[in-house]
Amino acid sequence: MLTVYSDAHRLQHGQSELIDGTLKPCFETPSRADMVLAAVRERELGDIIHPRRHGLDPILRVHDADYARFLETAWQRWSDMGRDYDALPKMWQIRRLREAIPDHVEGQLCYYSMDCGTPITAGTWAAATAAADTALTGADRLIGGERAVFALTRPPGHHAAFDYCGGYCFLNNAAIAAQALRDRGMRKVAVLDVDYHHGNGTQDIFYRRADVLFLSIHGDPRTEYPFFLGFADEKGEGEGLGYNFNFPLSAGSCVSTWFVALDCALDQIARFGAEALVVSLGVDTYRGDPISRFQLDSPDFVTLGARLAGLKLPTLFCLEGGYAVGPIGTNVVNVLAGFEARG
Ligand SMILES: NCCCNCCCCCS
Ligand SMILES: [Zn+2]
Repeated sequence: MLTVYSDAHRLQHGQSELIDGTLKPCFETPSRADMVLAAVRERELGDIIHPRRHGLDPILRVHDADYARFLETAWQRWSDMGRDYDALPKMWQIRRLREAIPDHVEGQLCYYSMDCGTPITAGTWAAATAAADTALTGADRLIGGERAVFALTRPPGHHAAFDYCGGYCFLNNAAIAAQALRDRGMRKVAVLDVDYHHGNGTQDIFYRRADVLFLSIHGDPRTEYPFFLGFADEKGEGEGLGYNFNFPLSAGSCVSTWFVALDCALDQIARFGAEALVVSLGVDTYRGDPISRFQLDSPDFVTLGARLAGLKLPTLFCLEGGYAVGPIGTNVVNVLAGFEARG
């Protein structure tokens, strides 16, 4: 399987995130991508190519232009205030506060952020656009006839919505790629999010559309991040009604429960008649993940890959979460190798 990878991911290296009430070192680190790349090489998964630049247009097919401009300019404006440390919001535009976009960068940071775990740094825009190019290059190769491609995307993307960042995500790589597949002639595309956390961003982007089916298996938002989206009764709106499927599972759910949800999701994708599949591949479903609470063990990721191959669709994998850095390479490549072995 072909891998698309850019060293530019290293430009996103936040120092700290506010988690469980204290500032802690970021869980989303460059070493995550290093470990995955090493495993891709070690397991001889296939060729590794660098992304082609695609510019802003494909990004603006799913993201708000003002939001993109904020991401592009935030660091310069923040450092012009004499601040050399990560940019994190200090409040939110919460219920009954005015939904006006502030002029000042500090206010915009609050307006465009979902949480305070997603630091904007000097290299954030460069890293995030390189990740989008990585996913887009994967989509290009799928259109060119590749059966499956792995986009080693970092920073991740599935929590980034039309006009806000969060969950370590700035640009929604999987959504950008799904839209590119649609723009290149694929009539129906499915996005399956197997990360531990609900793909609120991807759901937000496609919620009112019937041409992109979104499905997510995740920790129940009643207790798990992102708390305010990912419930089973969210089925889409308008033309998109019936094209959004959430499978929230209680924290601590056993592996067999997880695979039952996966089989339900795969059945919906087959019914939908998808011509291509984009997988938001988070492996924070791993039993040893430091911020998540499912029970998958490394061999289960091989099973996951094989199940996905059973759909017999052109498939683009986009890396999302996974914070147990030691085993992340094994777990990610297990999915990809399991997919390939199914043939
Ligand atoms: N106590 C858990 C806090 C979670 N903070 C954000 C998690 C983002 C996951 C991205 S895949
Ligand atoms: Zn996650």
